[in-house]
Amino acid sequence: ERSTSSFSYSSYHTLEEIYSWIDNFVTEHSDIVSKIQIGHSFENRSILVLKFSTGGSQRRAIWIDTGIHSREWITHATGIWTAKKIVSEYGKDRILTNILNAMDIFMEIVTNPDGFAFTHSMNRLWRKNKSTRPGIFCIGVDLNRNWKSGFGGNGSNNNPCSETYHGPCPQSESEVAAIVDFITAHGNIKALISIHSYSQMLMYPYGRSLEPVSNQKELYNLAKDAVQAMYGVHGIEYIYGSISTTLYVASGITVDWAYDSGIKYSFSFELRDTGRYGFLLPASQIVPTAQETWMAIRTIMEHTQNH
Ligand SMILES: NS(=O)(=O)N[C@@H](Cc1ccccc1)C(=O)O
Ligand SMILES: [Zn+2]
Repeated sequence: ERSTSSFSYSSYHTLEEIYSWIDNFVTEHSDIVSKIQIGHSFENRSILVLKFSTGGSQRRAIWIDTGIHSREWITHATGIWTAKKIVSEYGKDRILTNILNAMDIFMEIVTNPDGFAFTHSMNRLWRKNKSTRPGIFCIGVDLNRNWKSGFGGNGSNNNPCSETYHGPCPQSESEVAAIVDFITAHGNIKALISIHSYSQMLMYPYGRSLEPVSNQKELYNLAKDAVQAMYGVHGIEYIYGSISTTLYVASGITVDWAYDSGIKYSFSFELRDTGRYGFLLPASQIVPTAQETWMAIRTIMEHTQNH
């Protein structure tokens, strides 16, 4: 009996359940999916990436990460649903089939495994990783402030007790270094999508400054198309624009590093909702959120493939 068929895609799951699902998912779809360990967390958990590939070698690729902030449970759940959607739609949906016949997709579902485990065991609203250092009496670094681009700038905090503590230096955290090393070694990642919650936004660089990126017009129009595709599913409105102008200034963030590393299609989502439930989004909204997000992800992947 295919054990992912007994897995509920409309429920939240523990770290162990997700890692077990990953193994079953790879086994059941071994023709198109494989599992890569790109490193380990501070507490020595494996950092796992799903690779979707229909052949070739070192093809142009898309990177998707969810769960970099551990309390944003809707993002892991959306990642899992999206992984299943990709294998279900290959050979059926023309746009997705064309994407996968030309490009690879890498998806890291539990980007902050230590923090995620902690949200299940001790503190549902934990955000950072769980790293500790001698003489520092607060735990964790904000993994969305630890990247080299703009490190330590406005919208990040030098205080280890802050929720936006950037860490002692860029890529000090193994969870961030693992991604930097993987993407740098791969050398052919053309789009990066880093998924957060909540606020219902689709954003692109820069976070560190109000200065527009060189292809701002292109990213604006792509974000507009993606948001319109989202609206078409359940009528939910997302706003869009650059991070610094749409949300707030934030430095040392994933998408600024990706963009400065040459990944010209770098986006960050803030998924549902707008604050009624916030990080405690009911499980009944997992599938509807994932369905609308898929339309945006597919739009971004299609554009990347054709440019
Ligand atoms: N998800 S959130 O509530 O932490 N908000 C995010 C907003 C954000 C998302 C993507 C890039 C820069 C900033 C944050 O890191 O502050
Ligand atoms: Zn977040």
